[in-house]
Amino acid sequence: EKFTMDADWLQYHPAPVKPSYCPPAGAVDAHCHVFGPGDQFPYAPQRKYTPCDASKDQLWALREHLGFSRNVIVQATCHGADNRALVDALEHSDGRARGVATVTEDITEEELQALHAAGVRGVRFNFVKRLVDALPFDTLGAIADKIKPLGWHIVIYFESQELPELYDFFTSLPTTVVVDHMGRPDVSKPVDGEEFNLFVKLLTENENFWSKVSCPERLSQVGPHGYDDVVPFARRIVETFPDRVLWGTDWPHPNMKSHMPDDGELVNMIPRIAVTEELQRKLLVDNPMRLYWPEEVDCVTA
Ligand SMILES: O=C(O)/C=C(\C=C(/O)C(=O)O)C(=O)O
Repeated sequence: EKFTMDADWLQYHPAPVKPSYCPPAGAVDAHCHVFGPGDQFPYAPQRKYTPCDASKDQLWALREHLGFSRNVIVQATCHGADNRALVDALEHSDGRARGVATVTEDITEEELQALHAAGVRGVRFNFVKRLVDALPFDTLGAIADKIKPLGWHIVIYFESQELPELYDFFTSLPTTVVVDHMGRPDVSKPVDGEEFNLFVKLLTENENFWSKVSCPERLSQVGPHGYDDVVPFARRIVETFPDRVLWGTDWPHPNMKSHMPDDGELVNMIPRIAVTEELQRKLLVDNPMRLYWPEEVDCVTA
């Protein structure tokens, strides 16, 4: 089947700058995607967008260009619960990539074991209405119970205005839970205001909750240079929860409409949100290694 990307689709940056910031050895891009190729890994019929193809080889090349060592590839909604493109990338990563899949309630033990063997270590629950029709809480709860014995975690993607109604379901989840993009705060509101304080409360009161401090380009309201309005929000999360934060490029940046970020410039933002070498090492190496490659972490230094 031939797929044509949406007419208003913005392609990933063709030539990101070489970052001036040099990530620490072993740095992990903990949120990125592979798309298609559509003629080999068809996009899901129920998808709400059709992206450009974005291959594992391009992702590996970007990783090297940015000075990173490993990737965590997250299943995107355009592929639904068909994880074949993700698994293909994991199986061709020389162990340098782990995955977060999307599964349905009827997934079998055998299918879960195969995903685990490929390098999957979590599932994603998406509540962003423009992306998916979210599954009922009891269905998601059943999936959580199925994946917990594997030691997997749950990645959740939601918009900040939905947090009050989702809060109790989130805190009922029995695994480590990783929030995509800080729960998409409205950065025009105060960084110590009611809305973001609710998100900070979620992580403060629930030690099993982590957050990615990624995607300033999705949150900023001051345009594509510097994303200064996002920095205080990311700094607050990094400095309050230094052992429970992750960072990612979000390449190839699906559904960006206002502009396409330069991945090298996103990397150059890291020292502005993690302002010491220790915080950068936790954000980029220690935390993602503990979550995705625990078998490689020296338990003495954990
Ligand atoms: O890539 C992201 O994390 C953000 C987006 C898309 C998805 O996560 C997805 O389709 O699974 C978005 O905000 O459109």
